[in-house]
Amino acid sequence: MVAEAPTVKLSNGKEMPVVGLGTYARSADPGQYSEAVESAIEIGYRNIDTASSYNNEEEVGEGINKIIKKGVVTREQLFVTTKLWNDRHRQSDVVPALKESLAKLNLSYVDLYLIHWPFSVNDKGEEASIDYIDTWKGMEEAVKLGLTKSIGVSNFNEEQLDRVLTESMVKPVVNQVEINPTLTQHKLVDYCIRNSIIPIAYTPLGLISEARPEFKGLDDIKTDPKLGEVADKHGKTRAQVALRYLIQRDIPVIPKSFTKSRIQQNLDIFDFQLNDSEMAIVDGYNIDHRCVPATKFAHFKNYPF
Ligand SMILES: NC(=O)C1=CN([C@@H]2O[C@H](COP(=O)(O)OP(=O)(O)OC[C@H]3O[C@@H](n4cnc5c(N)ncnc54)[C@H](OP(=O)(O)O)[C@@H]3O)[C@@H](O)[C@H]2O)C=CC1
Ligand SMILES: O=C1CO[C@H](CO)[C@@H](O)[C@@H]1O
Repeated sequence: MVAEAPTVKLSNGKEMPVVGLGTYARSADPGQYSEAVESAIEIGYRNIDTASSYNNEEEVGEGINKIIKKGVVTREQLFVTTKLWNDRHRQSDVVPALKESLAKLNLSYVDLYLIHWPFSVNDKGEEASIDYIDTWKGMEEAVKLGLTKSIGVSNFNEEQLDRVLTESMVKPVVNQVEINPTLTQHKLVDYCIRNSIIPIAYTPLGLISEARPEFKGLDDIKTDPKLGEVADKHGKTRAQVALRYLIQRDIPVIPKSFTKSRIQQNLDIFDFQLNDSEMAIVDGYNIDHRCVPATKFAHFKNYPF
């Protein structure tokens, strides 16, 4: 058991724990998602991130419901996020899509529902012409129906956020985007914070993550001694330093792990502080490298990067 993460207040007054468990995996053994969710909550996590496109909502929900039944936490103590996929962007599709997610999760509401990407696709996988402002109206209906406490977006750029802010009634509380030491995203983060949108870091470990051999040959943050020295000084790992760096920039993180010791490690980041020069060392690894470039959508009009 590790101490629970502190929370941040969203612009609508709700509280969100600043560390959550990510649950995306290219493949998983049966039971692996639910076990990770159960372990995480037992360890002290109170924030779980999933998406309809991860095809794991049943298992994630199974883990959540099991641990509630065990009496470890109540539903109200948890913060659960899921996301609307690109093929359900029509305004009238949003509430039905969320109801399907809730049925799979076996929950009556989520805490946060996100538009996963700013572009929409048709059944052939081509870009559809649905404007994300129309999708957003469907998101607002989901709040009114009590199916989600808060709504936000993911992978939106500044221009796209600007439109949602100016053309909507309910404001997005978060923008979930890739941020890590090799993709520091200072400009987008500053924009979000200035506009009371919490930036959430996905793929927060970036190139540090040990399970990404495809990134070999890029600036090797896994072995560079400077980061090793910072980690050793605090008795922490490189991954913990990367997560702590994000937290000190007021950026909540959602690291994914199926490994119990790493799930534990990724929450154990609140008993040390990086000083200014250590923050600058981590920041110095920036090479604007995207682990999730979503290049297959790069020709779309609403591709954000
Ligand atoms: N909105 C969006 O478009 C996106 C959202 N996401 C969300 O963000 C979450 C996190 O991003 P993700 O892409 O998974 O990347 P992460 O940065 O969380 O890295 C995950 C990888 O790092 C490994 N790892 C975890 N902890 C450690 C550690 N302490 N030391 C070394 N390696 C570690 C994991 O391996 P192992 O499991 O074996 O421990 C896993 O392979 C996703 O799971 C998903 O929920 C991600 C991408 C896009
Ligand atoms: O959320 C997500 C999980 O990761 C995938 C691949 O890296 C992304 O495409 C997706 O947006």
